[in-house]
Amino acid sequence: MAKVEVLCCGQVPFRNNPKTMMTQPSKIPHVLSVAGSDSGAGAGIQADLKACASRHVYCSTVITAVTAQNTVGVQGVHILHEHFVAQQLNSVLSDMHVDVVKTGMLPSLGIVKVLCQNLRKFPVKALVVDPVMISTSGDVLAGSSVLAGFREELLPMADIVTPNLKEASVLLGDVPLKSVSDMRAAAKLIHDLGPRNVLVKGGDLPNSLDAIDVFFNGEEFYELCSSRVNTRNTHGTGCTLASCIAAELAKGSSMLSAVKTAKQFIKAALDYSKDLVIGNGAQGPFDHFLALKNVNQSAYRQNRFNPDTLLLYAVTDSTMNRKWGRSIAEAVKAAVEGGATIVQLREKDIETRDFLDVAKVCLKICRSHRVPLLINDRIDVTLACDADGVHIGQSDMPASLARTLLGPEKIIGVSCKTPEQAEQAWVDGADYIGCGGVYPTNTKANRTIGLDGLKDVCQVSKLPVVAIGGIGLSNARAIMEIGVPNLKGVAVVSALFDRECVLTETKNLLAVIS
Ligand SMILES: Nc1ncnc2c1ncn2[C@@H]1O[C@H](COP(=O)(O)OP(=O)(O)O)[C@@H](O)[C@H]1O
Ligand SMILES: Cc1ncc(COP(=O)(O)O)c(N)n1
Ligand SMILES: [Mg+2]
Repeated sequence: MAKVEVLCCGQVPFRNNPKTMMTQPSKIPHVLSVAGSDSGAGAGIQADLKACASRHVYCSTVITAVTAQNTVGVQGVHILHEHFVAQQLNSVLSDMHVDVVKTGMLPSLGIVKVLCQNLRKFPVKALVVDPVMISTSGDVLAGSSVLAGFREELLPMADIVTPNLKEASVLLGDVPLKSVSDMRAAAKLIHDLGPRNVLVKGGDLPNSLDAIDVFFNGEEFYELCSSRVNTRNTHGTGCTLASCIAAELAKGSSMLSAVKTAKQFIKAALDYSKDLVIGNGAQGPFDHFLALKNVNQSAYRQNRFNPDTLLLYAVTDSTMNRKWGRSIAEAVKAAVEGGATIVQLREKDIETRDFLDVAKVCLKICRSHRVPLLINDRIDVTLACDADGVHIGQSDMPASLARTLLGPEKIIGVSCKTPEQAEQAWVDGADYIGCGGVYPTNTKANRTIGLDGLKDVCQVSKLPVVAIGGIGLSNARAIMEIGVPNLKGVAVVSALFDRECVLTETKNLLAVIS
């Protein structure tokens, strides 16, 4: 019997107590966003949800207004009745544990007042106020009637307030703000209104090469500076920044570090999505999930694996290519130009850094021909160069772990000799199996399974199969004709690369099997 250690609180450890294990609560940091809906989903509630999700924080929402909005501007605003905003606040705050409240568009004085009442009734760890009044497009989202509520009630409760230049100016009675020193002066004056910290955002500061925000905590000023990303996609930066600050505070960060993290996040998100085109207006939304820098990235690929690409599967071998005086990249180029439908880089005696460099070059070549590139064995190289997937053998990383590491999008192939291995590959989440060696080869000295062995595996495999081992011009046709529908193609090494002209060999082989 395993020794059971009694914890100081008198409970047995989880491992030995399935009941405790099942009922142990898991807590996730929680931000409540009180804001308006943006139908274009670049700003407002939609930006807040995306920002919190990408920071791994739960976000509940109290909607204050519904806007008809796009990248051109705001075409309409429907303000919700303050009673209904109060009802939403009560629903969330009376039931859920909220760590931080973040406010955006608060379009009426009544809404500001019910919010303040609820904050007094349900105190939270921190209050982040983004005093949304004018959108980036210049449209008014909250009129001057809310100013009194901001100044007298909400700001004194805020842990941080994050006005942009126009909002800072309005809060201070329309003082002009044209420089960083104006921003510092404004931060100090806004601090006098009662919030514990102020961040005056300089996204719209004219003639500034950098995006500079001024942070003031009542004692010290910090100029937070990042290079300005050259993009039209800045719609929703303010909402996202405030949500991100709230998310970091909910996780337990200090204020300054939450603000710094949020600023870095904005910079990265803008950088990643600077070329994104959504809508025809002047201010586009950006991507909160930092996935768009390279539009070829797997997350945005459609039809990530088409089994028909297994038809002519070229597997590289540097010894052979060296023998014929060509680089791996030259060999891959010739193979894809000759019609190879998928390529696997199988480089056993190569330094990691060199492998990565070669993989990057080959990836470019393959992408330009819309041919997937897989890496043999090396999950790390696959991830580092964002190749399309990996091919693993029975003694490499288990396919189930490879799937966990690579995520759902990457292609995973597994070498299988037997029906049991084929079944396991399917259970583990592989996309295809490589079955062989069908015939004896120079590249592997293993037991061969012959055409009958290949058939046996194909008949039970739930995954598409590519045959491998000793396949070339003389026998490829016979393999393709064994009459099992999930045999999708042949994988070849020597028949392409241990030849003088890879291009010609590939073309000839393709003609035989298609
Ligand atoms: N082009 C840009 N490059 C980098 N950071 C930016 C850019 N535009 C805005 N920011 C940053 O985004 C955040 C939001 O600022 P801002 O656009 O001024 O607020 P708002 O969206 O409320 O008008 C700030 O941290 C600002 O410095
Ligand atoms: C519903 C709603 N809330 C806030 C903003 C401000 O965002 P931005 O200043 O980036 O236009 C907006 N445009 N719409
Ligand atoms: Mg902005």
